[in-house]
Amino acid sequence: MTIRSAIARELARMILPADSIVSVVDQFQEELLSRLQTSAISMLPQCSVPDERLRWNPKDRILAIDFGGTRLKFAIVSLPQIVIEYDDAFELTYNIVDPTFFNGIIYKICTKLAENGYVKKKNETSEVTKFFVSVTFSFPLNAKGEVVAMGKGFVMTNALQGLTVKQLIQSSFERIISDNFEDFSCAMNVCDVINDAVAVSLTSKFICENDSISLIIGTGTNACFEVPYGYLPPFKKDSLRETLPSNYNKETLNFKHVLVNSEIGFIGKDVISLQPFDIHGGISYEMPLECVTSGKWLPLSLRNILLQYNIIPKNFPIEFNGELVCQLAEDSANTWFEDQYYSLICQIARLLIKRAAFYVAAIVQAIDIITGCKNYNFIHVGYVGSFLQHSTFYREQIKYYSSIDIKLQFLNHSNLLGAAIATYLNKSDKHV
Ligand SMILES: Nc1ncnc2c1ncn2[C@@H]1O[C@H](COP(=O)(O)OP(=O)(O)OP(=O)(O)O)[C@@H](O)[C@H]1O
Repeated sequence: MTIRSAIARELARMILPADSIVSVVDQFQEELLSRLQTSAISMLPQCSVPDERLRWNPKDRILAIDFGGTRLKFAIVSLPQIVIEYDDAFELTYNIVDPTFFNGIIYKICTKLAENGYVKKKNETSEVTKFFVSVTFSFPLNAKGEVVAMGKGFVMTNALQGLTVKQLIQSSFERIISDNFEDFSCAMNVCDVINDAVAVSLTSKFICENDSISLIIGTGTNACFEVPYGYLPPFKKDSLRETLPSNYNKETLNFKHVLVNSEIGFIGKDVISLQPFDIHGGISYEMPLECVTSGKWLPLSLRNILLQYNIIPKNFPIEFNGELVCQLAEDSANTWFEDQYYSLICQIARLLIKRAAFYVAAIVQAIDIITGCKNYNFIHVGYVGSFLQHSTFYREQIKYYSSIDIKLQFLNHSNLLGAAIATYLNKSDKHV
């Protein structure tokens, strides 16, 4: 046996899960149910899912805004066809988050809409163009919709205190339109502000039609799905009810499903056995499933392994990211590594992805059981995230490890579409 094949064997033993998938699905299912009942930081209900779509006026236009990082995207979306009529994006250069920050964004959006003829001058039309505005805001908000923290290079100011993102954006529109667009005839009504996990979930539900689970595997790992309202413990029922508008008929909740943002990254503390090379600080113990599945951490585990076996030098200049791992797993051309080790490195990358796929397949099957989805032959999973999207091997392995057919569907533009769908569903829901 060569040294390389000995290393490969040793790593296969350490990396590939010893438990059967059936047993891991069982353990994940128990953990999900227990988190649903007890955790105050995960498995939180996001909103109820309306099931009636009666009141939608086809003339209504939705302006969707995706505020998730330094590139702000916006689009005009027509529903129910889910067509993006117009979209654009710009970089956010100002990083102090105060009302001026929102005014700057809204000014740019209004300018683009006017330049492209989506809002008309008063002397050109007697009709006011009405927009329902819907926002995906990928920063933590509290139950009232106020910003709790920013991160990603943004600095929050005290000027935001006590104001919801909805109020901030609504008042920016009013101010910018009256100060800069007084010749134009338009009205902006800010309706929904949702987070990215909910946006993906609503897109998944709307596009996939069948019961579906939404999965995010990019930088991080997360999932969102529906459970019957009755499954929630009293404290989660109460917090959900507080977020609903006062005119919402709360009695109907008993017959509804609610979206649960599961934060599945936290799952697996007693199930996933992390190896020394998986430890990238305390976060690895807190988020074992994320640590072994996401595009951020998995490449760092590969790097640690290669360092541990002296396959690369300490000062190896190449960044270990999702793209590199996916190329290695697909065995594409070698640019960076010594030829004698290249096939071993590709093998290790595949082992790490196999482990990731095993746990993703297990969590999806566990979620499928607790949601009580009705399709016994397949599980429909709408997903986003570059790491999963760019790895055919990862997607194939997820299917390989599942005893039910997992249909993976990539949901392009889901942050914009999900925001638009939230408003469409709420506006057409009888109760809101
Ligand atoms: N071509 C690629 N192939 C494989 N993985 C990729 C590729 N491009 C990016 N990634 C990985 O995908 C992850 C980024 O995922 P994604 O593009 O979905 O962003 P995100 O999770 O929305 O991130 P952010 O937190 O910045 O919004 C990174 O871990 C990166 O290493």
